[in-house]
Amino acid sequence: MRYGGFVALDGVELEVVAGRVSAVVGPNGAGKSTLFHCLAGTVRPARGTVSLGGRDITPLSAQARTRLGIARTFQQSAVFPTLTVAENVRVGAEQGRPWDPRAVERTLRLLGLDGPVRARPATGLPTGTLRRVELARALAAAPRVLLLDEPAAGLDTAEVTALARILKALAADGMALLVVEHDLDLVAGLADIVHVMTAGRIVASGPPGSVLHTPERRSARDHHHLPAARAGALRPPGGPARRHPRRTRPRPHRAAGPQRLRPYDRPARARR
Ligand SMILES: Nc1ncnc2c1ncn2[C@@H]1O[C@H](COP(=O)(O)OP(=O)(O)OP(=O)(O)O)[C@@H](O)[C@H]1O
Repeated sequence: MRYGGFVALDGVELEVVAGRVSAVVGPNGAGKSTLFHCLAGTVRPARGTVSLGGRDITPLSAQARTRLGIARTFQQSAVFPTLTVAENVRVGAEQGRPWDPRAVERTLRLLGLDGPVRARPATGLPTGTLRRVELARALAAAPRVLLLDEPAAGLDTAEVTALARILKALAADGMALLVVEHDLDLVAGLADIVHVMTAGRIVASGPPGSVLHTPERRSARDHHHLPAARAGALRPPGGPARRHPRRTRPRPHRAAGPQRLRPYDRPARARR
């Protein structure tokens, strides 16, 4: 993928597997968002292929890809500010495949947005609630593949924990998730496979327990422009206390099952 003469992605190859959480980490400017744009269809790579379930979807528009089951959230919240929470989620459902009238209620419930907040306009809602609205809008489209660009940005520890639980449940239910995230605590506890990107290339891939201890990871840390608390997530075991416990070993593959998909545990602060 090039922007003019600048090569933003070079020889990137990865597979996003159903029932698994894949993560992409790397320093600012590594090309993570550009990769998302290529997968979602908002930019067209100069060369290469994006395929979904074996079908080449490279020529398809972003809208066509959404209908085929690819949904995404954005780094900067992209909800419609004047629409209510429920209306925002309805927009997502209408873009999905195929239109399911129950999807709105189901998704509002899943994300803990089925209380009075559903009738409030999105504008002015706290960041944590907006993030849930955005996730609900993506999920209402009943995606097979969910691309999440920094889903934990602006969330507090309790909200990150609740988010991690729901993302794991979605994967256990058979969805393919790809997460770009700077919070390496979250990545370590959530991802089945981590890809480390630097300067437009994937330089390491593997389970978090191995990849997040490589020299590339240290390099990613050194180049991250992270607040100190988040950069602390990269300290080796035995370092100062973390915000929440980190998983250091690869997890076994989880059995899929819809019973794992329980509604969002709303942190007290987010129950508005
Ligand atoms: N529209 C654009 N035109 C020109 N260059 C761009 C454009 N978008 C991104 N770039 C450049 O492409 C490179 C990759 O950017 P990208 O936003 O994909 O990185 P990133 O890994 O997502 O960074 P961040 O973590 O800061 O979001 C950067 O050098 C960036 O300056």
